[in-house]
Amino acid sequence: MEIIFGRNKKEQLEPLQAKVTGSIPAWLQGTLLRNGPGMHTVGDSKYNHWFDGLALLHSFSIRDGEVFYRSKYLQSDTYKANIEANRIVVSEFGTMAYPDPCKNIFSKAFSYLSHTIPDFTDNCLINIMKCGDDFYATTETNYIRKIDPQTLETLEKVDYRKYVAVNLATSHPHYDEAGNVLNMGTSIVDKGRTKYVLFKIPAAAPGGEKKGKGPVKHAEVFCSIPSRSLLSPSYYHSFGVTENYVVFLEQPFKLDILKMATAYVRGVSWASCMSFYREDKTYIHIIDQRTRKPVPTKFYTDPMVVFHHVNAYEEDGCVVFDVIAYEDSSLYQLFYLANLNKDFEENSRLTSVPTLRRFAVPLHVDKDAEVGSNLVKVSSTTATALKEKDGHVYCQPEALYEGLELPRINYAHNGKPYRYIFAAEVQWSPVPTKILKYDVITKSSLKWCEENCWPAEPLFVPTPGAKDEDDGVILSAIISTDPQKLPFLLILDAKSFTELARASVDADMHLDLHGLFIPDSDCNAVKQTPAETQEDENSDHPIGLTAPGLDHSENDFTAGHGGASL
Ligand SMILES: CC1=C(/C=C/C(C)=C/C=C/C(C)=C/C=O)C(C)(C)CCC1
Ligand SMILES: [Fe+2]
Repeated sequence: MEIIFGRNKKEQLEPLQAKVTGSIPAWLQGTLLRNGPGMHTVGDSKYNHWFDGLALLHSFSIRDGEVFYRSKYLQSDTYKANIEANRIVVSEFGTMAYPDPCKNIFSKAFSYLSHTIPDFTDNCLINIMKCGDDFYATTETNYIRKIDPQTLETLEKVDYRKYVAVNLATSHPHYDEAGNVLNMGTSIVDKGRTKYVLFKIPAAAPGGEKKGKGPVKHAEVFCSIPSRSLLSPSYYHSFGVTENYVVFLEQPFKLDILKMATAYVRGVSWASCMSFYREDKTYIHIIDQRTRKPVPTKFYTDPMVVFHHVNAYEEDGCVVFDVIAYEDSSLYQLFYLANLNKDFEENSRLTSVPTLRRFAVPLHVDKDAEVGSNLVKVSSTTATALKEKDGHVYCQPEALYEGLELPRINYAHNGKPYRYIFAAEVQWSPVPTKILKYDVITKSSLKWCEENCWPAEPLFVPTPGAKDEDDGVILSAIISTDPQKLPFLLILDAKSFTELARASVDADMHLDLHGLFIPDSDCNAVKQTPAETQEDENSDHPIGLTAPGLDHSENDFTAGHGGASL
């Protein structure tokens, strides 16, 4: 499996024409833009974890039935510092690195403030976010990197901390119909007030503003939720939204801030500062978007680990939400390259299968309802919510489907009742083998698979003017373990799940994580103006996290503005 996970991939800088077989629908015009790890060794040094790999952007431009492919490493400060040093000098999720003290921007943090957390990485390898007309490569730290979606060039580095009080932020934001972004992050250093922060980035800068600055600087805090524990906030990778509510799971998979503060001196990675507490509960926070406050009832469920929310909606007085849940955090364990590259079949067995679970959370808890009664009145699910003596509500999910990850939906149905989930099917190993279409109403599924083929996250693109939820195509980049077979972009008819076309490219394609499709009709986005190349002035300041008892004075966290909680 070295070929898939461990080997560094070669960039395809010049657009390469793909060989198309079948026929691409004439309406499908635009760019599929995706992100994922592509470089796992620098010089003689190796990353430990697949999520550490240096971000490799790639794109398929689809126009008039032709497809052009290109790929380019994100020119992050992390990438440049590593390449210059010819070794890994910036820490990532699973690899702690020790820079040469006087060579790069990241070293400053170490030189002066060795007891603090060093500046986090800007190796934005997980997803692509659209903000107004701008596109950003994203990860889970405080940095995002603006990119040119056509040339894949890397533009400015943006530090969320200048605008909202977050040290970590998800790479799975939500968008409303106007394109405004809603994201969530964690503030771990705000004078001991560890909190989760929901923030909005407007699609357009208010009052039409001069070019190049971008909407992120108009980000505003929408609501903050204090963490149950100041020293161990939950880790989360995504969240859910309905038309009026936000769903946030405070799960017992936690970051240990004290461990993080001492990780550098102990020579351990950030990943080792995360633990799953199997005896704890998962708290379900439902935030009312109108009051910007959490619904006061305490809702909880059994311990679980969720990376991906699928969708959420309101029905019969409940917030119904679907997630891909695990019994433990073994998924992150599996992606250590040592496990992936050697005795793959043996090492890659998940101890817990990713399962599609549906929860129903009652919005109004009747004071007179009997203790032990089920408050869920939604006929379409067997999920329950039991009222307890102390007024807390214990939610039990309905298990819908086993063995799926990287879920996508028709985003026009985000936050609303919906029917179809498109996902990668995974069984007892984290490796996707099939593409799945799951119907949450009939509970039936359709699948696509081919020998030796590893599909990426399937993305749904609607037919213009579509009426049915599944009227459109599925795009998935496929790589193969058969050296004779070229990687290809697969285009499926989303209704029947039959192949419409494939575009094969003679390039070194990587297994990616997430991305988006930019229709040519979004022409503003495609013809974006070159951005200012100037970086945020504060981009190399240390995060200022200190362990209690250590000196806070020099390195207190400061957010530019908008950091106030409600
Ligand atoms: C660098 C860094 C982090 C990176 C996390 C990453 C890179 C997670 C990737 C997750 C994926 C790809 C999940 C897929 O389901 C943390 C832990 C937030 C904390 C501090 C520094
Ligand atoms: Fe993800």
